[in-house]
Amino acid sequence: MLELRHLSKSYVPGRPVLADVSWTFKAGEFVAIMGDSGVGKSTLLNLIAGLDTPDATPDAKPGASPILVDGIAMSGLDDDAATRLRRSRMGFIFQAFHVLPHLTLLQNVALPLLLNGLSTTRAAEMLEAVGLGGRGRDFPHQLSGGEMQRVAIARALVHRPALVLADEPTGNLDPDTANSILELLQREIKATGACAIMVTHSQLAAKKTDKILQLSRNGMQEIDCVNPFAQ
Ligand SMILES: Nc1ncnc2c1ncn2[C@@H]1O[C@H](COP(=O)(O)OP(=O)(O)OP(=O)(O)O)[C@@H](O)[C@H]1O
Repeated sequence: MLELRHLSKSYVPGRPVLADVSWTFKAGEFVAIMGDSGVGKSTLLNLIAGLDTPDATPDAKPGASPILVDGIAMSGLDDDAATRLRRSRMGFIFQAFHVLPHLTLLQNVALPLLLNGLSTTRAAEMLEAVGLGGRGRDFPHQLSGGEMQRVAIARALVHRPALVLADEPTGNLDPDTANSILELLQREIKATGACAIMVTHSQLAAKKTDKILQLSRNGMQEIDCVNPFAQ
């Protein structure tokens, strides 16, 4: 579903944040990415989302791309094509893609459907699925942090994206709310069959996933369980 091939990223020449990261993510997998602060987790998500560009791979064959989404080479896309791919095949639960304050909850959730030229019927169903069925006409400022994340999840999944990217989706929530948000995310991901990649520092969040990957200066590797002594 998503392939990373020798992916590298440097903001300062000669000082890579990510160096030669390769991994294959499969459809239907819910994966956590953990790792020390500053190791490049958000950078990795931004690269996958096409919001930032990877370094050119030395010795790469012409047309080779370090990121393939459903077999499509991200580096071969112009801005418009990358936007279309992002809009149709990806869902985001990022701080930067926050719920829009001037739209109602229903309008917020319907947005990805409208942008993809799809019927908006599923927006109300998704709000219902995240436990906000009767709140479609409310505005975001009337919600708690946990409710806002529910809306963000509904919006991220409403158009049945193949790939869901989440950056600390429970970062600011209390443990009980975080737990219910994670269960919701887990359930909805399984229901849509998406591949979901969640960056998190939270052991609780990581334990809800199928697989935990540890990103470090040495690259990415799967770990069996979260280090109980880690922060
Ligand atoms: N736009 C940018 N320009 C320059 N340096 C950047 C930029 N974005 C990130 N960095 C640097 O890249 C490194 C990795 O940052 P990133 O945010 O990806 O780390 P992270 O693993 O997500 O950290 P955290 O867990 O603290 O959120 C950091 O040293 C950061 O300062």
